Amino acid sequence: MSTTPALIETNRLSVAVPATRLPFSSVKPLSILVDVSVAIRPGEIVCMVGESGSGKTTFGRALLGLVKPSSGSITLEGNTLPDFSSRSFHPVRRQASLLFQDPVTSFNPRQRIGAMIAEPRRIAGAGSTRMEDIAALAGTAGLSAQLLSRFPHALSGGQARRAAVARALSVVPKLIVADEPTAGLDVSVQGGVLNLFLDIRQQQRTAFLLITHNLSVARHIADRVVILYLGRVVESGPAAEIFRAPRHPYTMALLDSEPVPDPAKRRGEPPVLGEVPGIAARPSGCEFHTRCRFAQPRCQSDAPVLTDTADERQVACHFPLAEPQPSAARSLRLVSK
Ligand SMILES: Nc1ncnc2c1ncn2[C@@H]1O[C@H](COP(=O)(O)OP(=O)(O)OP(=O)(O)O)[C@@H](O)[C@H]1O
Repeated sequence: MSTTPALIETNRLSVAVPATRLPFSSVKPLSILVDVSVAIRPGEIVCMVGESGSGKTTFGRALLGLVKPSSGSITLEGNTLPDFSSRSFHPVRRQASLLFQDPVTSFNPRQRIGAMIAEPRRIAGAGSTRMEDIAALAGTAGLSAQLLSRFPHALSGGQARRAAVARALSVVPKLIVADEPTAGLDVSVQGGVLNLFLDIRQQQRTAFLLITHNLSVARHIADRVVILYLGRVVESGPAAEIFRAPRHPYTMALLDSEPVPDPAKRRGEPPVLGEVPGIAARPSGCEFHTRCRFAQPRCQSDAPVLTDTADERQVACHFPLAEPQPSAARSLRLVSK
């Protein structure tokens, strides 16, 4: 998989916003994303994972030009966008669809579901909008044709997600950016939505960038995982490897924060490492050192560089974890969001 050219990739993409000019506050721009390099190959499912505020949504929006990057570059099918003007993003928007965090708020309450699914296709001239073809499209997303005449308020949460997926598919995208696609759904419905993504990838070779704070989602579906902390990539690599043996202490802390269904299997009472510092108060050196149980004096002063490892991963840590199972390490845990 890794030798396939990327469908889309970012190279050191950064996003900064002006800081609020309150008395005593910094007037330097606030960095939301810093030098984020991510490649998504055709048909690949990449999960971007991090706590609330780590910059996941901003990355997804910057990739589609909905937030203007401040530096770096984006390359689509080998062509680097000349700049970050709205016009330069047209080719990206032709190839990619965005699934919003809360799909219902993006629906027009007065538009029937069938018309809503057909709309992007009609605007882009990307195929037939005849009712039987829209019904077939809805079927691909697991949505019954009977629901096409309904208005959005008459759909359940799971049906609304499927309608949003059908709309995203209506322009036959090569990439779907899905922001927290299972948030607010019952666990049984969540699995259905993720399996739907796997089916779509299988049938149409669609790639996915899945943005989530929920590691179980990544565990279920990801080919590769990118872990963000305060807008920087701290670890990325093949999902199976990352779940088997996290190398960055933050990745391990996230894994240890996953809910354990069987209380008997819970690993003792873990130490709490405190809240994420905000982007306005980035720690010096390694930005994770204030919460890291393995931090050494060097971590307070030297920022680690994201470095390739032998096992196709990248890790930004002066003292990456070797192999799993050191018992002290397994007790590392973060405050849940
Ligand atoms: N336009 C903006 N102006 C100022 N700060 C912003 C802006 N957009 C995002 N931020 C800040 O950037 C950080 C990253 O936000 P973002 O929504 O991308 O994170 P996230 O990881 O998706 O979080 P969540 O899971 O809560 O959605 C947050 O601290 C947020 O407050």
